[in-house]
Amino acid sequence: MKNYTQHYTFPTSYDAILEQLDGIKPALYARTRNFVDGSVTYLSPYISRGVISCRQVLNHVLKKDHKPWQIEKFIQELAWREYFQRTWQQLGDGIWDDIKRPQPDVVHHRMVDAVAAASTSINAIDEHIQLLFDKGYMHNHVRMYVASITCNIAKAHWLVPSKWLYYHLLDGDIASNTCSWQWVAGAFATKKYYCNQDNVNRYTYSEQKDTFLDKEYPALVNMPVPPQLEASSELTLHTPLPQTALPAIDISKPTFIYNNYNLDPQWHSHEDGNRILLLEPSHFEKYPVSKQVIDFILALGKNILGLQVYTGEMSAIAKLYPNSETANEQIVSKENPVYSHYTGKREERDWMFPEVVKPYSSFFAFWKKCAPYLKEYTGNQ
Ligand SMILES: Cc1cc2nc3c(=O)[nH]c(=O)nc-3n(C[C@H](O)[C@H](O)[C@H](O)COP(=O)(O)OP(=O)(O)OC[C@H]3O[C@@H](n4cnc5c(N)ncnc54)[C@H](O)[C@@H]3O)c2cc1C
Repeated sequence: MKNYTQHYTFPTSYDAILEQLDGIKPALYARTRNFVDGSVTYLSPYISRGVISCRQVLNHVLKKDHKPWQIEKFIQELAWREYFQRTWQQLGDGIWDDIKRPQPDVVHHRMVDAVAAASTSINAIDEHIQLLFDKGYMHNHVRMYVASITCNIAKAHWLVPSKWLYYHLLDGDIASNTCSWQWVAGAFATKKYYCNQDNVNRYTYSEQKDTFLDKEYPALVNMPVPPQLEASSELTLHTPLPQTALPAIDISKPTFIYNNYNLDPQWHSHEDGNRILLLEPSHFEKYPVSKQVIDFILALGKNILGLQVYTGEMSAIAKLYPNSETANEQIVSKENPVYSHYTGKREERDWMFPEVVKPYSSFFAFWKKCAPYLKEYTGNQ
C-alpha cells in the first residue's frame, strides 16, 4: 500500500470528522490536488452524506489565517459541488438525460467489462479501481481517467457506468456523479475529456509504456475501441438493506427524517422529537449502493442520538400519525430533489451561496455570480 491510501479509511465518529476539518491545507491543496498523493481533504463522504455541509467547511477555512488567493482554488472546488446540486434542482429527472448535447460517438449503453473487473491493462487505473472496491473512495483525477477510458476510449454511454461508480462510492452523490460523468463524456461540456498514458503516469507516479493510452492526443481521439475494452455487459446491482421493524414514535412530537443524504448530528439536535433514518427500498431499487456504503451510512447514523433505523417507505411513517394533516405538520426533512415525494415540511440545505440560484450555462458563469458574495465573506481583500 502506498502512503496516501492511509487516508482511504474513513472514521465515522462526529468528533473525528470535525478534527479532519483542521487538516485542510488550502494552499498546498491548490498545488497538489491532481496528484494521487496530493493534499486533498477526503471530506466528500461526509459532505455527500450531509454530516457536514460545504458551508461549514467554508466557514472553517475562513476562520483560519489564510490569504484569499490561497483559498480560492479550494473554495472553487466546493462551489463545483454546489453548482451540480443547483443543476439537479433545476433539471430534476432531466439530470438523467444528456444535459447539453447528446454524447458523441456512443457504441453501446452497457458497462465495460474490463473497467468493472479492474482489468483494463492500465496498471495504475486497475489498482485504483481495486481500491474503490476495497475502500469506497477514488481520487478525483482517477475518476476522470476511469470515466474517460469508459466513455471516450471504450465509447460506452455514461449512464450505466455512472451507476456502477455510484454503487461503490462512500461519497456517492447523484448530482456530482451524474454531472461529472456527463462532463467527461462531452454531454455536459462542449468537448470530451481525454487522458493519455503520459498524463496517467505523471499523476499516479507510474511508468507504464506501450499501452492503448500511450499515444499523442489526436491519435487517441481517432482510435477504434481497443480489444481489451470491447466486451460489455448489462449491470445488475443490488442494495443489501437491513431488516427493521416499524419505528415506535410519540405522535405528539415532530419526526425528523434522516436519510443517505442527511445525517447531520446538529440538525434540530436541541429539540425533542422522533428521529428516523429512513431507507426506502424504492429509492435503493432505483439508485443501488453496495454493502460497504450501507454500513457507512448506518455507522454515521450512530452520531445522532435516539435515531431509529427504518427500512420502509415514507408512506408508512406518515400513517403513524392519525391523519394526513398532522403528518404534514409534524414530519420534517431536508430538501433534496430525490426525496421530493416526502410527506411534511422541507427545510433548506445549508448553501454556501444561497443567493445564487438561477440556472447558469456553465460552472464559470455560476462562479462569477458567487464571487461578490465570496468577497464579502473574505472581508473584501
Ligand atoms: C466521474 C466522476 C464522478 C464523481 N462522482 C462523485 C460523487 O458521486 N460524489 C462526490 O461527492 N463527488 C464526485 N465527484 C467529484 C470529486 O471527484 C469528489 O468530490 C472528490 O474527489 C472528493 O474527494 P475529496 O473530498 O478529497 O475532494 P477535495 O479535492 O478535497 O475537494 C473538497 C470538496 O470539494 C468538492 N469537490 C472537489 N472536486 C469536485 C468536483 N470535481 N466536482 C464536485 N465537487 C468537487 C467536494 O465536495 C469535495 O469533498 C466525481 C468526479 C468525477 C470526475
